[in-house]
Amino acid sequence: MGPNEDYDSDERLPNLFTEKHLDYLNEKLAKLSPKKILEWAIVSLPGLYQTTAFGLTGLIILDIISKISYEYAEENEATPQHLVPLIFVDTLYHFDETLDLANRAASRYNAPLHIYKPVNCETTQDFEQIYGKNLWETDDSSYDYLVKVEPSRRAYKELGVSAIITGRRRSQKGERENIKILEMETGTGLLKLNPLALWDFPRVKAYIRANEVPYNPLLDKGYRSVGDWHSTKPINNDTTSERDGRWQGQNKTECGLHKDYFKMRAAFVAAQKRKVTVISSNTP
Ligand SMILES: Nc1ncnc2c1ncn2[C@@H]1O[C@H](COP(=O)(O)OS(=O)(=O)O)[C@@H](OP(=O)(O)O)[C@H]1O
Repeated sequence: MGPNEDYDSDERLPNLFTEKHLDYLNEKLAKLSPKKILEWAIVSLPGLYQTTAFGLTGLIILDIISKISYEYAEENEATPQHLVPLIFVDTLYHFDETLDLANRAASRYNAPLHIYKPVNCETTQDFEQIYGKNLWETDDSSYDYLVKVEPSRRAYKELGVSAIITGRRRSQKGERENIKILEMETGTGLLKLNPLALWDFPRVKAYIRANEVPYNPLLDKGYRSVGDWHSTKPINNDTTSERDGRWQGQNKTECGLHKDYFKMRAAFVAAQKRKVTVISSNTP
């Protein structure tokens, strides 16, 4: 049985592009500015959303889309309307600064913001009542699935998402070193657009300054990449790689959002089965 069959049929999307089409498009897209890439995506990709944790890259994309939206409104003598809605997965373990930034940025750019949380949980307490404390230490793969992967897939399904914009860049290294501007997820057909894939950190910083884009105040306190508070540390060293402050001391560089969905889901299901087996074998 192939991975496709493991995916609910109503969650599967038709493949819009073949590998050859993707290669052709990527060759073209690599020659365009992020603004041109986004303009192309807005008119060409149905069901387009921006997924963001309000990192610097995502904020630049938000700023550019806002500019495109204003230009479009002006050309059409219409009321400006932000053209790409946002999806933010609230893991319930974000820093207060990140949650505050999410609301500030969405309201400054007048962008529709869809917030998704772990299923049946409003607060950290709700989550810990069901899954216990420090799940990221006892079973980090199930933690990633529950706080990031499942909520984002629920968002895609409920909102009718068929293409997402992400803030990943090659210069963030690790598994991102070879990402393409346009990718198609195997099995689900979900399109992932990485419009700033080719930008380096100095270029990102320069854009943020020049355009007065709001950003996470933690970045002025030595943090370079901000995720959940329990797995994010400041690095205070300009020469260190951008994402070194994430999951320090662990053999891990991604939260699961950009990993193989089927593997993540299969690992989660297997972990649940193991727990049930342990509980039932301990039952007298
Ligand atoms: N919580 C949440 N909600 C929605 N989207 C998210 C989330 N976390 C990561 N992302 C998407 O992944 C991009 C890279 O994020 P990170 O570098 O922080 O890495 S990681 O995904 O957390 O491993 C990130 O880029 P930015 O938009 O720059 O934040 C998003 O496109």
